[in-house]
Amino acid sequence: MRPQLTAIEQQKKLIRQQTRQLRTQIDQQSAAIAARNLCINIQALTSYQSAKAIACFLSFDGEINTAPTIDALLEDKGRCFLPKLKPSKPNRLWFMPYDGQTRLSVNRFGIPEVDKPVNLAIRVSSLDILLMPLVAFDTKGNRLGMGGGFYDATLAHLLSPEFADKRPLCIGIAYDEQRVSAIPAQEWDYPLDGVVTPTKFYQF
Ligand SMILES: Nc1nc2c(c(=O)[nH]1)N(C=O)[C@@H](CNc1ccc(C(=O)N[C@@H](CCC(=O)O)C(=O)O)cc1)CN2
Ligand SMILES: Nc1ncnc2c1ncn2[C@@H]1O[C@H](COP(=O)(O)OP(=O)(O)OP(=O)(O)O)[C@@H](O)[C@H]1O
Repeated sequence: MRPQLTAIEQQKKLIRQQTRQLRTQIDQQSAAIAARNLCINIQALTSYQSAKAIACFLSFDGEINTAPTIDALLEDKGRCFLPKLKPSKPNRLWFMPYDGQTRLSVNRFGIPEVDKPVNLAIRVSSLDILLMPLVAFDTKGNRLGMGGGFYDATLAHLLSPEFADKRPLCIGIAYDEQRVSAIPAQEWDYPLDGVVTPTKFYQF
């Protein structure tokens, strides 16, 4: 039997379907321009200048292309960190160092990830900036992801007061078209500090 979805889960599912569909309709030329402008806007963040450890992700499923941003990170900071699925815990991520040469292999979702021992992973509390994928965002700092709960589960412990001064700046990155009027928040949803798009920096 299929599990019953709550009203919030149904709303999330609908927004997810609509925005995933929307972002696949962006033509190649606009997408390339958007990806370059996104990178410029990330480099313009005040926090970017002083940040040493920045995590990003490799795009899939019509996400805005992070390749120019990752190139900039390698140029400016020498490396970045990329998510890797934790095999033992179903919805947790490791953040692995990547220097442009690091060997990658494809995970169960078809997303390339760093093919290295996970003892090289950085703690999320040691990241200065976490650039997060998202399917949709609203201007209150709510983020809707792919539905796996990976980022929420990986960041959950940072909500406890002992991590108050150790939280990375969590910045969603997206096309402008991924902004929606409101995303219903659930208690485990980790709030965004901001969203960078090709045209704007939303600060929450
Ligand atoms: N580029 C990128 N990397 C990322 C994420 C992301 O959102 N973007 N993630 C952020 O969390 C994690 C992967 N999360 C994912 C969650 C669901 C699906 C997915 O395709 N789900 C299928 C149905 C389920 C299945 O096939 O098992 C689908 O929705 O069609 C893919 C990745 C880690 N890496
Ligand atoms: N802290 C957590 N610990 C364990 N499970 C969690 C945690 N946070 C969220 N989850 C689970 O993850 C599932 C998906 O959550 P949600 O729909 O908010 O994911 P999402 O933010 O869209 O996905 P993602 O972060 O992977 O992009 C929920 O069913 C929830 O039970």
